Amino acid sequence: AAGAEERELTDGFHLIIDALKLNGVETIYGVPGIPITDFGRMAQAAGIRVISFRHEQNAGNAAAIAGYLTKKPGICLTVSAPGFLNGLTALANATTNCFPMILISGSSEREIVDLQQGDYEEMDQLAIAKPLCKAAFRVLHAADIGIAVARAIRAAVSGRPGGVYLDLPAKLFGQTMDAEKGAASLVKVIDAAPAMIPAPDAIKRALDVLKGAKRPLIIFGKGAAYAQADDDIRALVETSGIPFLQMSMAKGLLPDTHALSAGAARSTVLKDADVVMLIGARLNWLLSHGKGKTWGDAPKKFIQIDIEPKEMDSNVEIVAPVVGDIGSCVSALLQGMGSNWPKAPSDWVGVVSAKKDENIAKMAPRLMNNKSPMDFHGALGALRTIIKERPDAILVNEGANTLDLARGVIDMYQPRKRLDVGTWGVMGIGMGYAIAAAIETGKPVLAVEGDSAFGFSGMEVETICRYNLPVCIVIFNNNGIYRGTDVNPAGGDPATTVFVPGSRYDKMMEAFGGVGVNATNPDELSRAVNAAMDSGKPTLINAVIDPAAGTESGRIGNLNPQSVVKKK
Ligand SMILES: Cc1ncc(Cn2c(C)c(CCOP(=O)(O)OP(=O)(O)O)sc2=O)c(N)n1
Ligand SMILES: [Mg+2]
Repeated sequence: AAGAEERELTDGFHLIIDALKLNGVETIYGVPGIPITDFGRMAQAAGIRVISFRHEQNAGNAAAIAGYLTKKPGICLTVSAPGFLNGLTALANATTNCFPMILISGSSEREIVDLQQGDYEEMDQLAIAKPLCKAAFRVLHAADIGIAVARAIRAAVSGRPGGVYLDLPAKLFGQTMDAEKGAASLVKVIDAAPAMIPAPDAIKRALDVLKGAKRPLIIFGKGAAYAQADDDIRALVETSGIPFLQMSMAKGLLPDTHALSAGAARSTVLKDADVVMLIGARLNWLLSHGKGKTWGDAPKKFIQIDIEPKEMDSNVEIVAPVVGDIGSCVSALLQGMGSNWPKAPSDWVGVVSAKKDENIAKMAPRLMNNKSPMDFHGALGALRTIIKERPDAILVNEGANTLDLARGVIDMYQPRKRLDVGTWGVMGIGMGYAIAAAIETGKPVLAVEGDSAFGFSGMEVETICRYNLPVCIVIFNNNGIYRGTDVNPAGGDPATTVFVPGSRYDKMMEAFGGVGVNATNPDELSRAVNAAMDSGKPTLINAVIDPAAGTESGRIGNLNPQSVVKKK
């Protein structure tokens, strides 16, 4: 009616942006397209950094590792159906690895999907996402956006972190509502990841078991790195004097060179320890499920610290389960230990350190070889020195030999600096992780990639150049998967595991204005990496590796089924 003042309106676009900003979201990783192109533009205009990728899987991996590094959910934004599906691998991988991320996908309208009337990119995305992630929500009304974003954030970071799917049908974005009511509907999440305090009797039980140990061992998993309780974790090791193992992404929680690090004596400590305290490490395939020849015949007692009660007894009996967040559990253990806790028996510590020194000495000469073409150890020896000199660089690593050998050769000195294929051993994390590591930390990134592994996300070298990120990619080019020498006995096509001989990946980086280098020996490799680290320019180094140097599936060839049937 005349004179009625114009009520100010807001809409879905603005409410989603306001809800994300209200909850501290600073970056979105995604790929534009219907129905979220304008949303991405408006988020960028509102001051959120929107990083556009060439494939949603890489954007999702970036969001996942951003969550791991910051403890705030990484945000991945995709179009409906195919874009959503491309993001799902990263969402499932994040959930498997306990990285907090939210996959936000545009979707088609419920009424058309449910009648299967053939909408643009029609798919029941919510139903498909549910089994693959920790939680999944759909929003139909603008007034629900605030609570939906709050639920998604809390689900992603509380308890055991993981992937959350948020489904936004296209019509939601344009829905308008009264601006005041809209603002009132937004929720700023309070204490999204509440501390989970362990029960005092659980702490006492654990310490009683630990006190009786003759050959104790602590194993840190990436959950311990995620906790960001670094000082207490270091204090736990140094107060108890107990040797420790760090799973791949936990490396650097304490320096791999620490006197009590048992990394180079892994098989000895797993076999001979009598009490094993797991901290944010699951007894899954990476630890041979806590049984079998890896663990020797001597009876073992397991203490386990984990935020997920259901994790206990998953593989073997846990005599002292400690349920809670790792920070709270470790500080409670320290309090219980007091100041005169007896150090681990010196004979055991002596055995471990002697075995470690012996293994390190055995490996040393292999790291010095300067032959060309390089073998893995010669190339890794050069990179090992560079990480030692540049401990705050972030190392991204994937491949088979390139992964398994780098894990043992390249020592890490600081927490959360080694980002790799994690629990699933998934190839393709490389460029997404490298981009997010550079964006979230501003630190130089060294991505050490098998040539096959790089291929899964290699198109993102353009993304790296577009944002001018300090990423140095080293491709271990052995011409193939595991090695480059397989031959097809039937003749004709190349073998299934080889690539174009003599390929030059460095030319790809030059195509987009970055620096490309071809390195045929460790000195050239070393010089090129140092130049990249000093310049901060996007760089790709094609490290020529002897095609015969690798072994099938690196260190996990035993997982491959083999045919026993002789061919007729
Ligand atoms: C998504 C995906 N696809 C395929 C694999 C199988 N796979 C593949 C394809 C690897 C690549 C090994 O070749 P590379 O060139 O990256 O490394 P090396 O030649 O140095 O061993 S390692 C591995 O487990 C996987 N783990 N993940
Ligand atoms: Mg290879």
